Amino acid sequence: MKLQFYKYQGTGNDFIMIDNRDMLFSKNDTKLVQRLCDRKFGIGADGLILLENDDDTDFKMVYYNADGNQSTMCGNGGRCLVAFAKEIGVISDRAEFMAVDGLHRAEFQNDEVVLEMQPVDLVENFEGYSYLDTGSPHHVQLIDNLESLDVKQEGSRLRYGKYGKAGSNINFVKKLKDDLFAVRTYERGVEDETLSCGTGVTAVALAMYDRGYTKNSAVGLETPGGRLEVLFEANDKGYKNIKLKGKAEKVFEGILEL
Ligand SMILES: N[C@@H](CCC[C@H](N)C(=O)O)C(=O)O
Repeated sequence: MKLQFYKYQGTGNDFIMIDNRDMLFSKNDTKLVQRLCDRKFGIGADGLILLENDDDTDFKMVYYNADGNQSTMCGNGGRCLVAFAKEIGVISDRAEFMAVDGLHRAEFQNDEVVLEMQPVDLVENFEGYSYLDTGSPHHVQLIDNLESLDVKQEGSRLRYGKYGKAGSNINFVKKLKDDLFAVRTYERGVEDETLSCGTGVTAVALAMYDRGYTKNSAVGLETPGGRLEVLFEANDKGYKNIKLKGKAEKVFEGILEL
């Protein structure tokens, strides 16, 4: 069987995109997704995303982590999928799509994709860290030695020690300016540091605001893969109109013989 694939990246978080509107992809084949995402034996990616038909919106997003399992929302993946949908002619300048956490809207602004995230009602603040769900679960922790930190080692310790099997993504943060934070993320399902995480930086922006480390509702996030911006409205019920903004680019496309 021949499989047409596309490779995208959003601030270095990279994804294999497959147009599955014909529903021919073996969706329960964990080993196949693992192999495609493998950086030595496959195409190589942090995750794989299927674009499928949806009755009520422009398309449906089905997300897999590099470990081959379907998972919760991926913010950078969502932005890349919108760029992919435009590339293959499913949308033009804006999109409305269904993901595992519900409806998302997106639009292009110059060379960036702005993705609306689900509202967040609860930020749990503990001594030294916060925990919240921005479509995916996130631990957010300020740290002094961000540059030298072994994110894989410390992230996997917290991911398994504190949050058990289902786990959480782990974000380490350093304040750079009032409206700018540096972030490094350990992603569950990749089980390593990735160059950026969209739901992760969203969680960081909200947690930093919630804890009083910024008064801005437009926050810049510097990741190892580049700059993202998170915009939101805060009210007594939590956070709404949350937007994740950044570049999403096609890297290459090809055909695999399976
Ligand atoms: N890279 C993502 C997050 C993907 C999901 C995550 N690994 C999980 O399983 O929770 C993003 O950009 O949000």
